[in-house]
Amino acid sequence: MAPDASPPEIVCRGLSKCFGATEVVAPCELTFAAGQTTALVGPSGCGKSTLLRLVAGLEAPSAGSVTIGGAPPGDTLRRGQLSMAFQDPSLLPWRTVRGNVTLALKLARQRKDEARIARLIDLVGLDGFAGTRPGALSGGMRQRAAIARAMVTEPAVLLLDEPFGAVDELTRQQLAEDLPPLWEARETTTLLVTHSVSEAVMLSDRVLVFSPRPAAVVADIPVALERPRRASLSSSKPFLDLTGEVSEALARGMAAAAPRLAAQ
Ligand SMILES: Nc1ncnc2c1ncn2[C@@H]1O[C@H](COP(=O)(O)OP(=O)(O)OP(=O)(O)O)[C@@H](O)[C@H]1O
Repeated sequence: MAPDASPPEIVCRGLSKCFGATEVVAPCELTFAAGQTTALVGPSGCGKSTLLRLVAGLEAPSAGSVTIGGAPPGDTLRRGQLSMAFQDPSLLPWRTVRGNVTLALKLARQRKDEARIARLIDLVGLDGFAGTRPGALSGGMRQRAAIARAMVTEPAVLLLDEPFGAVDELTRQQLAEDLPPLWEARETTTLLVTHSVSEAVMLSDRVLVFSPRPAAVVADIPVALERPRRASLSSSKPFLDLTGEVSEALARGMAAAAPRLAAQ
């Protein structure tokens, strides 16, 4: 994070979103504490990505507001302090991995830091591919390049939408160990959408479980597991208790919505 930026709190007040007649995000009051990592889980199509896009300022709310550090998201974005890595990484095809990562620094008006660029490319396991263009990378490798690009600016706010979707299980585990220490060191306020209950618990300080569309919070579960977290943690009782609690909340949300969904 840039030295002049303290970690910002994200506040959603009366926030909701409809696309035409379809309500996608039900009115919500949410606060994401500065420097915390929150995982958002919920059934497919419930509105998680829409919520993330609202926080990024990429969608306008139908009602209510989002503020980051007390200001509209666009302010943080313009200062180069908000980064995103989405499921479908939009890398520039004519630039190499290194070129794409470097461009993020340039767009955030930060000085080119070769060592930081190389370290991140290495950390996401692409050290041998820094000079490769996206077209010659696998889907999972492109996602990892997008993660490096999102993190190289050391943003105050990091929004990750299923960033490991196409990444193999072993690499996922490695990234789950290697990335959080970076965003903790920078006190980055991080929101992460994932379909994996164990990934949500492994990576976060808090898991928000959403109902089927329109997304409404079913459970707000603190994750008080010690850091750093290693893959071996996933067989411990506290970890399994937490994943059980998240899974139960997901099931509860589905069951509560079943009559409404059946009537649609
Ligand atoms: N720009 C848009 N215009 C119209 N409908 C949209 C738009 N963006 C999203 N939707 C709809 O809003 C709903 C929620 O989509 P969203 O992508 O937020 O869900 P999600 O929970 O992230 O799903 P998944 O987990 O499958 O990625 C879906 O029914 C989707 O079709």
